[in-house]
Amino acid sequence: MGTKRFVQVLDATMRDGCHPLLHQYTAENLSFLASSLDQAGTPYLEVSHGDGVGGSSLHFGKSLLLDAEAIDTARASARKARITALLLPGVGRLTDLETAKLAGAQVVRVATLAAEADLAQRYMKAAHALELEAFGFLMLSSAASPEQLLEQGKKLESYGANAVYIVDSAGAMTIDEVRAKVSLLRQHLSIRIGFHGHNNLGLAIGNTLIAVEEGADLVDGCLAGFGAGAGNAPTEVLVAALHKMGYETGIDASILLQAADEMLLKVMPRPQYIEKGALSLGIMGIRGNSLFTTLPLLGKYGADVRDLFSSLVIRGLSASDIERSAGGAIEERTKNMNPSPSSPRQASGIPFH
Ligand SMILES: C[C@H](O)CC(=O)C(=O)O
Repeated sequence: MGTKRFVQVLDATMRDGCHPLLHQYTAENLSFLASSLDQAGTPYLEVSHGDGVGGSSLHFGKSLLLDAEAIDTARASARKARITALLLPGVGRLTDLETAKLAGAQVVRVATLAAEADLAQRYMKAAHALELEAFGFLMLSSAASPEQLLEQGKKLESYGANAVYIVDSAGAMTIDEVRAKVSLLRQHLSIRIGFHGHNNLGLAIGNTLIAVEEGADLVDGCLAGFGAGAGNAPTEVLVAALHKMGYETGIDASILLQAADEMLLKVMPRPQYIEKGALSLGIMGIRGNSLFTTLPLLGKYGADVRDLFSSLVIRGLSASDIERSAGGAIEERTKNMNPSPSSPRQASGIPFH
């Protein structure tokens, strides 16, 4: 048998895992998570508010710690892992990027909706000036065709991104879709390809393995699968499955398993599973951030999340309209920063449904 192919895993427990915990990690939680993940050999650890640096607000949920405190705590507990921050242009600002760097971040993932890579350009430039490794992160990639994603990936490559991630924010992508999207990007781009999968349809691990088969070499997970919507691919299971399939990660899965068990005891109030709200988001292709913030308010009025979504879809509203009405005002916030008169999404004609 030839040399094993190497795949790098980014663990996002301290960022995406913030969503079900309503962004309430303590410094003690973060020290425990960062030291366990680092000891296991995880190369990248993402730390920030669930909606990225600068996300702590009434709108997205106030976090207990400042992003800088969280990043500094994780950095102090990790010997080798590279600390990564997520930034959504308009939610996070350039000053948030500088603060993250000062606190110890070495990598930034600039997250835009899949058709709006243009918004990443100035943040990529700033990241390079700060000597940060910079990855593009195309959220709601389920709503774009392979060709549209390639167009956006080429833009990110031209901005100097070191990698482009296909991000299944809604956990809505099927196995064939992942295969087609990753393979097209792999054929035409020189930069690294990443994959971030949510588990709303129970496909996070399977889709990640297909992405790797098609050439992705940067893949995401969260301990015990915590994350927005139905959660992410569980890092400990992903690593074990990658090893069983003959890939090398440099990670000790047994340390991750121990950490996931302890996390359930010490940090998270309950295990995450695919309940009806999360499944509805996956079926309809709607991002899961609002599942823990705005949507629970519906219950107060006796409304069922599936009824709400289907009635909005029947009325012809797109996923981004629904997200906006459910609490994702990112586009509103970024509008003033975009020099072009029409939004890149309108220009690209990508339907978000
Ligand atoms: C802000 C979101 O939580 C980013 C993400 O992880 C996704 O879109 O998926």
